[in-house]
Amino acid sequence: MKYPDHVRIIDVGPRDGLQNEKQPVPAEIKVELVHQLQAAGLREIEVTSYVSPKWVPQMADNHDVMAGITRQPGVRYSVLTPNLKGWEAAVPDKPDEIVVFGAASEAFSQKNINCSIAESIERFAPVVEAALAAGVAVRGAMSCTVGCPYEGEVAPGRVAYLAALMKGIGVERVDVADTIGVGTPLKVQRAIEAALQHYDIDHVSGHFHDTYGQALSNTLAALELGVWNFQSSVAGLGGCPYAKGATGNVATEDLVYLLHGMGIATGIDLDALVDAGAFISGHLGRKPQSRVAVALLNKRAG
Ligand SMILES: CC(C)(COP(=O)([O-])OP(=O)([O-])OC[C@H]1O[C@@H](n2cnc3c(N)ncnc32)[C@H](O)[C@@H]1OP(=O)([O-])[O-])[C@@H](O)C(=O)NCCC(=O)NCCSC(=O)C[C@@](C)(O)CC(=O)[O-]
Repeated sequence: MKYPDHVRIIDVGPRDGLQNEKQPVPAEIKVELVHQLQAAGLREIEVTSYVSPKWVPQMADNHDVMAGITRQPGVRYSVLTPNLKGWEAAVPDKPDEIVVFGAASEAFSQKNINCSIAESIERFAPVVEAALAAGVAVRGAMSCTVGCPYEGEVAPGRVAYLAALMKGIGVERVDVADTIGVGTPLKVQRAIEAALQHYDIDHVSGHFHDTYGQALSNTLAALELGVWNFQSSVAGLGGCPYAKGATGNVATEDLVYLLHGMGIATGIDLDALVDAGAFISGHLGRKPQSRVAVALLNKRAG
């Protein structure tokens, strides 16, 4: 089996990871987390979202967080923008990339962004057009590509349908997200292959939540298809407010350990990453949800 020789990781911890935290996390803590992630070698960080503060109160400090970051050359800072209002709010904060986020399941689209899949594409189209015209990169997150908390199993054809719509409005690359972490390797491969009907391998990423402990297996399955872009969350932070019971993304520490163990380069310093995870977990008053981080922290403690 030939695996990619390097992988690009987007750490989504500051956004996906923290959006569902019940306790308010101060903007300066989020900023420090971004700083620690970039110091650890992350070159793509999903920082925040420009969504309704009534829907996701934790992201209401988007301007403060973006303004607080000391940008490092070569790092891409991305933000979620579901509609023109979100895009217009994000523009002064100069994101490098915006993310429109749709779902392969109709029910999840309604619960998450209050509109059908077709309506979501109508909302995204002017956002994508404006971003591309402004020289801002555009990614499309595709939620529930394997399973949906409301509809159950999601057929690969639904993923292909959404990917085609994303491509049609100019979205440059897409994330195949297993939002509730129900996927297993072969199902995840079918979802990725569906996205690959419309995007090439360099423009499809894997975004796996670890609810059922399958995320690393699913990562390996994606690597076997040649996928080399992944999203993960430092310390395994996370969960989606509209996917009850879903736990965090695969922990970046676990992903990096897997990849380095396979001889796949990431550019990330695992020790510094563990420090970043310990920092945010300490703030939240719990241990990192990363087996690798806990093992390495125990080893350090002797
Ligand atoms: C999308 C909307 C806004 C539509 O919500 P809506 O109610 O359909 O929108 P609306 O246009 O009718 O506006 C209603 C109110 O929201 C305001 N509003 C409207 N747009 C914005 C905006 N951009 N920023 C701030 N405020 C906004 C608007 O001004 C108005 O305020 P009011 O008059 O009631 O005071 C809403 O449904 C929403 O905010 N949903 C939250 C979605 C979200 O953030 N979900 C979590 C992220 S997705 C995810 O985690 C999955 C992912 C990406 O990680 C991948 C995976 O694992 O699956």
